[in-house]
Amino acid sequence: MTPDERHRYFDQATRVVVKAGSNILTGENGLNLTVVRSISKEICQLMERGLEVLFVSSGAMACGTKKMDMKQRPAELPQRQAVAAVGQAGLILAYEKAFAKHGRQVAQILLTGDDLSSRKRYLNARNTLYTLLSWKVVPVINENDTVAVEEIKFGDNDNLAAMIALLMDAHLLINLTDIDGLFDKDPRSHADAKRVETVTAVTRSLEQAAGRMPGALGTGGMMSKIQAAKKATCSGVPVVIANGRRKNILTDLFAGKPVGTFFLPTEQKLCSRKRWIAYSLKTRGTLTVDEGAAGAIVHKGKSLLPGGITSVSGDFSHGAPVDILSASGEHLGIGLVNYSAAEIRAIKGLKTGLIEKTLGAKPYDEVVHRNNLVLV
Ligand SMILES: Nc1ncnc2c1ncn2[C@@H]1O[C@H](COP(=O)(O)OP(=O)(O)O)[C@@H](O)[C@H]1O
Ligand SMILES: N[C@@H](CCC(=O)OP(=O)(O)O)C(=O)O
Repeated sequence: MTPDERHRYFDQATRVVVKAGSNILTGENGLNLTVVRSISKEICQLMERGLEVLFVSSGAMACGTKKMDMKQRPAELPQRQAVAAVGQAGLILAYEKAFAKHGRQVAQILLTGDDLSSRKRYLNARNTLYTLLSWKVVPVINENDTVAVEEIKFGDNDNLAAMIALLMDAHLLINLTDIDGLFDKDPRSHADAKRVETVTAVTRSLEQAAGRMPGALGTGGMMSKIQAAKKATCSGVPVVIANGRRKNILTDLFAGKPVGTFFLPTEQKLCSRKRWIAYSLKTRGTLTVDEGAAGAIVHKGKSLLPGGITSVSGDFSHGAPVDILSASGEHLGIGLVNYSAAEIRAIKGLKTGLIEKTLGAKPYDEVVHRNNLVLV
């Protein structure tokens, strides 16, 4: 990609998601107000140029931990949630003040994964965000840590930011962290690690290069940023990972400076139904398939038939989202099943012609139809 091509993505973007991570937002005595103010100022400058900005900010837990005089995040869930509640108040207050200096209002949006997996709440969130953008109010978005338990969590704000980019049809996702971009190895353990300038496709080896271990205050490390970049780019949204501590970082990015790591969008985009299957739903179980079935679904664009399934885990009913794994445990994709877990246990390994004999009826040939299957 030439510098001009990269610059064009920034030039053409009119709606962007900016995400700021805990590491850059936290200072010795709680929130790092210098960073809060500089990012707020830069977002306002983008808005002056006519851009719509959705801002995903971490930092509630890190801010609450300091406020409660704790040395580190508490280990137990209720305490972690309570700490986030304390910190979120401080966080939004700091943004209110910082944005007010530039004549802008902010709105607090707290979401869980559940909110986007229910169609009704998904639309409500979208309508509210659209209204805020039309009012030129800055939505400051965070996971609703107070109620989010494992089953309904986005997991981390990198993934939340990607979901917001898809929900709002953003043109660009800018992920601001405490490092200059993605490095080809974890720079904490490899002194020779080099910054990657451009990523054309998020491959498995790239995923492996990214460390899972976050910085002192982050969640998910580079791994969750890459997963989030994959979600966004597969849906046509380019992503930049850049250093949010760098002065004028947003201005420099939009001016075309070659900072950070740029992830190009894929040419083939997932349609919105497949995005919803892949990213908004929590899977309820797994189907492990043999080599023949793996090849058929990955390389030949086929549906998953009972004959190729070797094992089933979980207890789910028909219509549920499940993970599909290869014999070696590799994650191949996510699909909506036509049969319940109990039914699939009864028909796994069988030829399609034996479904009716085994179950007494054969509503479908496929366990997962191609249209309801997303490869990852
Ligand atoms: N390959 C890599 N390239 C860049 N950073 C990496 C890599 N692997 C691990 N990291 C670490 O990931 C950290 C950023 O992740 P995280 O702490 O979750 O940040 P944030 O709070 O911004 O979400 C960096 O500080 C860096 O030490
Ligand atoms: N919702 C949490 C942030 C979780 C998170 O993903 O943090 P980070 O990896 O720093 O973006 C908080 O506000 O503390």
